[in-house]
Amino acid sequence: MKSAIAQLSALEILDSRSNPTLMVTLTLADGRSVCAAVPSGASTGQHEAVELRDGDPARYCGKGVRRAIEHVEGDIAAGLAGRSVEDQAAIDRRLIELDGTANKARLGGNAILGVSMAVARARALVEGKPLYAAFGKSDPTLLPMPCFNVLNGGKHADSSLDFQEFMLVPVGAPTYREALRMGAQTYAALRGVLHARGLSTAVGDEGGFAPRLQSNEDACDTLVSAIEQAGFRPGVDIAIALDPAASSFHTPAGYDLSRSGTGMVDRAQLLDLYEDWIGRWPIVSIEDGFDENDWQGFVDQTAAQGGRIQIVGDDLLVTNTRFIAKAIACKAANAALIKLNQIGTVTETIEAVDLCRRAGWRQMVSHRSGETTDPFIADFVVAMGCGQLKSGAPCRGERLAKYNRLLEIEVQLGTRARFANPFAA
Ligand SMILES: C=C(OP(=O)(O)O)C(=O)O
Ligand SMILES: [Mg+2]
Repeated sequence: MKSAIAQLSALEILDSRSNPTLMVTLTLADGRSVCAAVPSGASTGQHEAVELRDGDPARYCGKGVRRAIEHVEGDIAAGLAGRSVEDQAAIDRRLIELDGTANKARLGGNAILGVSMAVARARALVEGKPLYAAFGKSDPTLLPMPCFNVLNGGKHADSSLDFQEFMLVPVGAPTYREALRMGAQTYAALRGVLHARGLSTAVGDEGGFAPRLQSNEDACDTLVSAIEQAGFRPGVDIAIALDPAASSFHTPAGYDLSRSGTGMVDRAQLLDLYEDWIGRWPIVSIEDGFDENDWQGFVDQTAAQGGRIQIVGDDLLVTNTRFIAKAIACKAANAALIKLNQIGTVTETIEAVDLCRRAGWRQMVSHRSGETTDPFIADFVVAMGCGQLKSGAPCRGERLAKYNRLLEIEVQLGTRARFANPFAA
């Protein structure tokens, strides 16, 4: 059987933060092979699949993945030998069974995901299709709206910003290619705006600038200046999306915005702050506006603002159908961030997307702050028709690998390629 798994191996490579991660190689019975590399987050949700790390301080940053590699080459290879890559769901079920824990702690979410992604790629190879066309979904022709994180704060940069991500969303673009061009032009204009103010144009983990701005508010004003300088209309051509990643500044005493000079605020004050911001800037989406355990904050925000903007759960939902179902029931968001390594298999990620869709929720596929040059999520977002992707700034190879892969897909799709503003009324 040509589609049978003959061998699984893994290599310890470095991610974009110079931390070790794994690249899995799957060899089929006919000798052909595929690879898949696993990303890694910094502002991780408490309930994410466990990323298995060795904890040996002598290796790199003290966080090697040798044990995860041993699991790929040992238990997982033995458990999957001879199985056909054509049934992704059956393989992913087997991986979950082999692990035997609720959060993939034994074999490691990183080991399991690397294999699961490699299986998807191997299936595409066997079927002779591009990856985006090999997930069995009908009409994989929708290119995503790219959300460019051009100002980095929080755990991703040594800037003055409490909020982690300030994103440009080219809502007025007619095609994906144009959206990428608009993002790149505004990113260049932003560099000029910062430079003219004597601020640093060094970049953070996701390729966005990490300047010492006066406040979080200054960041939004600066984005608007850059949009205008690039010749675009704020809110019409390019809107703004935020990921405060509030778990990272939540303390037992409240939400600590002191890095930017705002000071401590409580849940109600933070909600008021978002309300004020929505009135002042063309904001279309706020992700993780509250701490991952502050469900009330999310419920309050969805009730107050969910009719006007997208409320995205990331740390809150961790791409897990259990948390997404709870959030749908209690109206704690109206969209989910989709990260494959939060849940750990391709099949469970697809289930998370499908659940969102059935509830009328939007889905934004996401990279991690620690990335590799594997463009898997670019194919995945098209395959699933999610319509939104965030992959950092249009800068740094590991971010561009995804944006550039989408250009290739757009060309391959030709006249069948579709592109739409997910935030249109
Ligand atoms: C991409 C993100 O960051 P990380 O990968 O560090 O979780 C995020 O919080 O949305
Ligand atoms: Mg987030």
